[in-house]
Amino acid sequence: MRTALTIAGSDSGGGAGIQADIKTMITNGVFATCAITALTAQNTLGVTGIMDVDDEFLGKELDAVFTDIYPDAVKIGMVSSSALIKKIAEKLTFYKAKNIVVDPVMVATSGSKLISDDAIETLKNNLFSLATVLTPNIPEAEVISEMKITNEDEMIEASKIISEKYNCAVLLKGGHKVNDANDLLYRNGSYKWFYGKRIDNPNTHGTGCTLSSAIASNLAKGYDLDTSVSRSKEYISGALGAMLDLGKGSGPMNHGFDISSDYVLEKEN
Ligand SMILES: Nc1ncnc2c1ncn2[C@@H]1O[C@H](COP(=O)(O)OP(=O)(O)OP(=O)(O)O)[C@@H](O)[C@H]1O
Ligand SMILES: Cc1ncc(COP(=O)(O)O)c(N)n1
Repeated sequence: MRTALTIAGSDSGGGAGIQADIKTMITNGVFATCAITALTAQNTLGVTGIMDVDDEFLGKELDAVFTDIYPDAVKIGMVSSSALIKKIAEKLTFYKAKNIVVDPVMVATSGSKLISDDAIETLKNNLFSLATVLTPNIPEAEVISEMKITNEDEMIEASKIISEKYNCAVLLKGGHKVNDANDLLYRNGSYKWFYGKRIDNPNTHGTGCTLSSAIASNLAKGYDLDTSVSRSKEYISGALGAMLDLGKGSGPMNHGFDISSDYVLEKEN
């Protein structure tokens, strides 16, 4: 079985972060390991507390995973401090990690800030150049490219700036603002659109975490980047389309929408 590692924060509400990543990896057919960067006290309404692990401890988590169940792909999500980002960069380089998907998480759907300002600079300087693919949404891409994005042409321009500066592929997600559910993959000077049908579901907590983990899972299984993105778009459409409605705010998706239900049904009957 292929393996994937998520390096991210825990979401007590279960919809985003490590919890979304592990559910996504299981349902995309890979074995999931994790290195937790922070605990968040969080639900569908917001984040009420964040407790970072210290960088030495994160280093131990990464050593434990890499020296035993070596990951075929790595997904990086919420990392709120410079010290943690530097530790991740050091370990990924030391262990020659491959297929690295970096989701530059900055602000939760609920509006809570998940990264400090100085850490954004460290993310850019220390981590982005290790990425196989970066997966910013529009607000994140605006911060990284230092330009405003209001239409498709500007999505292309911003992705080009980011891709050339950090020498990696960029999947710029239109989901939030400009371009419906259509995402742009920019790599080596050329681009390709991945079209998705917008699903009218207000429960989008964890969509970014889920998409990046699905891409990591598919890369771990040996698919190329284009195929991994298109398979992941299908997966997220299925999870959103299952129309789960939990919690009082923007709720989680049903990551298990496609699990063969025989076992579950047997247990229920
Ligand atoms: N309503 C929707 N219908 C279909 N696809 C969607 C919808 N909303 C988002 N997506 C898709 O989900 C994926 C994640 O995009 P999104 O822009 O929501 O990420 P994000 O902002 O990083 O997420 P998060 O808020 O969890 O950090 C993208 O492929 C996007 O096109
Ligand atoms: C631990 C953690 N990681 C990432 C997100 C972003 O996800 P979203 O923007 O959907 O809230 C989050 N809310 N919590």
